Amino acid sequence: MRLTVIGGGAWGTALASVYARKGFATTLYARDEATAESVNEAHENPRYLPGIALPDALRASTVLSISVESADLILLVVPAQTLRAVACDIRPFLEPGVPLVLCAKGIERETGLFASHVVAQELPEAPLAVLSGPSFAQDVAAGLPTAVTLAAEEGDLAEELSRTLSADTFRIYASTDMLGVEAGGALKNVLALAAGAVSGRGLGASALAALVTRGLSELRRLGEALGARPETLTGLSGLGDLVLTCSSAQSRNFAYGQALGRGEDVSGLKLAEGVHSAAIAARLAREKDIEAPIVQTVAAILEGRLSVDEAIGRLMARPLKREED
Ligand SMILES: NC(=O)c1ccc[n+]([C@@H]2O[C@H](COP(=O)([O-])OP(=O)(O)OC[C@H]3O[C@@H](n4cnc5c(N)ncnc54)[C@H](O)[C@@H]3O)[C@@H](O)[C@H]2O)c1
Ligand SMILES: O=P(O)(O)OC[C@H](O)CO
Repeated sequence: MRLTVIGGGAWGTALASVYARKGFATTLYARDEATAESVNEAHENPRYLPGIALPDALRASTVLSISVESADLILLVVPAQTLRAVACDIRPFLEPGVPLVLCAKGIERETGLFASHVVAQELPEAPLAVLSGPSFAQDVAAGLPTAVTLAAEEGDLAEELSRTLSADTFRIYASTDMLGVEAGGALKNVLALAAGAVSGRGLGASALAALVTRGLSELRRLGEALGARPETLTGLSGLGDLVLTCSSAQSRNFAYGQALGRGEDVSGLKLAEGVHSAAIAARLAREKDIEAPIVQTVAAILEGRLSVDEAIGRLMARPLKREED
């Protein structure tokens, strides 16, 4: 198996190290020379995965054409807002029938589309799958046990890729609910910003538990309205990832929310996909007439329309209602 990972950041490097360890001929395509050189010579990626020793067998390249042409299977591991551009970049080099596994967790701002729809527009012939679930790059790269979901429209492709991409400490469950897997991954990031803000503002563990629980209600309502299956939203890529991301400052979204809650400067923080997905998630909820007060509140805070304290006051003052609504 010749596998190429496009994207030399934290998640791309972690996944590439899993497959180099599994014995696949793995190429990590990184845009910058410094990352590629560091992976090839020092077997580390200090910018994105500090302190993790990468397998000697992992090779990095800055040449997109060869990285794509030589692959039997490609993982696209770049931020959601750059996915369309990357899909266009690889188009001239992609061999027919080579599956693409999409690993970003977000919604394209301009179109409101999830990753699989964005890439299908640019590469309509390519077999597509999405990979998502509770998985910190540092944990996966360190070989800690992790379980995630891989979805493809065709059940056979989902099962085949899940078998191929599972490893000793990286267990993959197959699904055919691509949209459900993508919706969970994108929405949990927005909710993790709110959870981080609750933590950063010092509102206590009870408030955090309430926020995560009501956040799950929103994730389910909005996810189902978008076409996701309920069981997917309470699976690894929905509830599972919500729990992980809302409970640890290891999450960049949670950490970003904490900084907001503490009133700290957020410029210069690491990639927090929820920041880019919040406004579009809020818009999708309005368009679908779905009640999503936490998502709407996060969007308002990020746009500077609401302070964290005002947001808390408003959420607590909403009319009382039945829990199942
Ligand atoms: N880090 C994690 O633990 C984790 C886990 C699961 C999923 N994800 C998801 O994976 C995606 C990527 O996250 P990450 O942690 O690797 O982010 P990151 O910020 O660590 O790295 C992003 C990488 O993408 C590269 N990149 C950006 N635009 C590019 C382009 N046009 N062409 C080629 N490369 C480009 C950057 O150079 C960088 O190396 C996100 O959607 C994230 O939500 C991350
Ligand atoms: O660091 P975050 O917040 O992007 O979360 C990383 C993964 O999505 C967790 O599953």
